[in-house]
Amino acid sequence: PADEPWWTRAVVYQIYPRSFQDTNGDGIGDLPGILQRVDHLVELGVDVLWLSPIYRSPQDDNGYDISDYEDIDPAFGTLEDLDRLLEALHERGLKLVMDLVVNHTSDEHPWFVESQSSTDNPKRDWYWWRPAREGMEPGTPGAEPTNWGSFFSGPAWDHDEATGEYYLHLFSRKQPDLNWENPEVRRAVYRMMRWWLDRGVDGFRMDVINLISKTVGPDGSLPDVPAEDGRYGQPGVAAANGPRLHEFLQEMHREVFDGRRGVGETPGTTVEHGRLLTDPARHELDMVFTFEHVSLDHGPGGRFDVHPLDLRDLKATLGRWQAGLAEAGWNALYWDNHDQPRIVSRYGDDVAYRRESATMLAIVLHLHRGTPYIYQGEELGMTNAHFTSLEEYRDIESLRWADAERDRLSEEQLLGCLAAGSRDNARTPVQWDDTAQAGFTTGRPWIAVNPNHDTINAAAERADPDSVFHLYRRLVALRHEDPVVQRGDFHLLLPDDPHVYAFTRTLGDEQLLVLGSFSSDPQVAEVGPGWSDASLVIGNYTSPVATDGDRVALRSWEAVVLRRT
Ligand SMILES: O=C(CO)[C@@H](O)[C@H](O)[C@H](O)CO[C@H]1O[C@H](CO)[C@@H](O)[C@H](O)[C@H]1O
Ligand SMILES: [Ca+2]
Repeated sequence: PADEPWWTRAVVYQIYPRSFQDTNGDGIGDLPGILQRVDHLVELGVDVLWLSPIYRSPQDDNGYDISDYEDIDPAFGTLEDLDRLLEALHERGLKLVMDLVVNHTSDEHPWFVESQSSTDNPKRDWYWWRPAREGMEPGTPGAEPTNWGSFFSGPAWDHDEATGEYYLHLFSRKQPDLNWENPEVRRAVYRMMRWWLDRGVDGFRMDVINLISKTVGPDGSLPDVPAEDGRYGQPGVAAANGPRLHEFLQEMHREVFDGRRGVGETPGTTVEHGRLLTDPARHELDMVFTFEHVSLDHGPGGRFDVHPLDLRDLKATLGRWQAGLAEAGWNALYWDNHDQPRIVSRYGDDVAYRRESATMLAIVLHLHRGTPYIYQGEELGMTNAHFTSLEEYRDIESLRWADAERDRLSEEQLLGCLAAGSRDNARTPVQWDDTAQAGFTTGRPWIAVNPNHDTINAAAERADPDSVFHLYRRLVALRHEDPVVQRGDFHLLLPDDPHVYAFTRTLGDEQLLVLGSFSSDPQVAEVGPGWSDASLVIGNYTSPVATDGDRVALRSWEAVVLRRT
C-alpha cells in the first residue's frame, strides 16, 4: 500500500568507484565509467545507487579519509561529472545515495590542519586532543591517553610533536576522529549534508555512524577499556553506541532530512540498538547495517582468523534481527560490500558449485524482510581474489595487520589469513568481459584483475539465461511485484538443521516457503504438510524440485521458493 515507505520495495546497488569502470586508462575507476555502465544497473532493475566515497581525499583508506567534502577527487572526476551521473540516474528513475564519512576526516582536511596548528586554535576542540598519560614520557608506547586500539592495528592515538599532545583516530592516523560533542562540528556537518541534498542527492549511507558519541567522563576524561596486559583494547569499544548517539541522530534528522533518507553503518550494534535506531517514530535512521552475520566465521583473532561457518549460528543471528525489527524498524540485508570477502567464496563454494551456491545465497538473502543491497560483482558471482603474494594487497587494514603480525606468523600463514579475510577480496576490478583487463581499463589496474575473469564476467553471464546475473534480475523483479516478499512476516523453520536454511514469509492468507541448502550433498527438508501442491516462485535449478508430502529433496546448494494460499 502507498503508505509503505518506498525502500520496502527497493533494491540498492553499491559501487566502489575505484574498481568499477575506468575510462581514461589510469587504471582507476571513475565517474564517467559509472555513467557508461548505467544501463547495467537498469537491466538489473535496481532502484538506488550507493556510491562509496568519491570526495577529494589523499586516499589513505581509499576515500574514507576526506579532505574536502564538497569537491570530487580528480582521480574520480569533477562535480560536473557527478551532476551528469545524477541526471542520468534520475531520468531512469534511480536514486543516488552518497557515502557520508563524518566520524572522522582526513588529517589533510583544513579543519584538522587548523586544529593541529596550536593548542589554542579555535578548531582545537573540533577533534579529540589529550595530553600523555600521567607520569609517562610522551611519544613512548603506553603513554597514550587511553589504551584504545585502532581498527587498523596499533594504538588509536598519535602523538603530535609540535603541540606535544595526542589526537584520537579509531582508524588510520590519517583519519582523526571529529569531536561531535562540539556543536560547531555538528552544525558544519549538517550544513554540508544540506549542500549535497540541495544538489539533488537522495540520501546518505553513514559510515560508522554509531561511533560518533564517545563515552566521556564528567571531567572530560576518556576511560581505558578492558584489555590484556600491554595490549591495546578492542577497537571502538568506548565509542560504539555512546551516550549521546540518539540525541545527535535526532538532531541531524531535524536539521537535515525533509523526507530524504539515511542508512547507518553500525558495527557492534545489537538488535535492541537496531530497533531504537530505525524505529520511524524516533526519527533517527531508516535502516542499519549490522555486522553479526558477517563475523560468524571470525575466530578470536578477528577477520584474519577465519573458521568454518556453523549454519545454525547464521540462522539464529539473522532470525533474531528479523524478529527484533518485525514490529518497528527495518533491516538492511547484505552479504557483500567493499569491507567483506565475497560471500560465494566465504559461505558458498566458488570452485565446484559457484553458480549454484551464489544463486542460493542470493535467494535466501533477498527473501528476508528488509532492503537488499547488491555489491558490484556479486550479481556476476565474482569470487575472492585468491592473491598469492603480499605485493598484490593494497588495503591499509590488511597491510597494517600484516605488519603487526610479521614476527609472529610465517609468510605462508600471513598469505593464508589475508586470502581468507582481506577487504581486497571485494576490491578487484569488476569483470565486464574476458579481455586482458576484463574490460575494466586499457591501462594498468590499481589492483590486479582476478584471472578467473576469462569465464566469470558480465558478457558471459548476460549470454547465459541460467546465470547468476539473470537470477538477480528475477529477484529484483520479485521484490518490486510481490507484497509478501516486501512485507510478509518472517518465521524461521528447522533452526537446528546444520545444512538447510528454511523459513516462511506470510502476508494474510498467502505464504511463501524459502529453502536453501548450504551443502554439496543432497539434503531433505522436513517442511510439514501442505506444500506438495504449492507453486514454484523461484529456484536455482531449471528442473522442478522434488517434494513428496512433508519433505522436500534438495540438490547441491539448491534454493527454492514455493507459494501457497
Ligand atoms: O570490519 C571492520 C573492522 O575490522 C572494518 O572493515 C571496517 O573498518 C568497519 O566495518 C567500518 O567500515 C567503514 O569505515 C572505515 C573507516 O572509514 C572504512 O575503512 C570502511 O571501508 C568503511 O566501510
Ligand atoms: Ca580512471
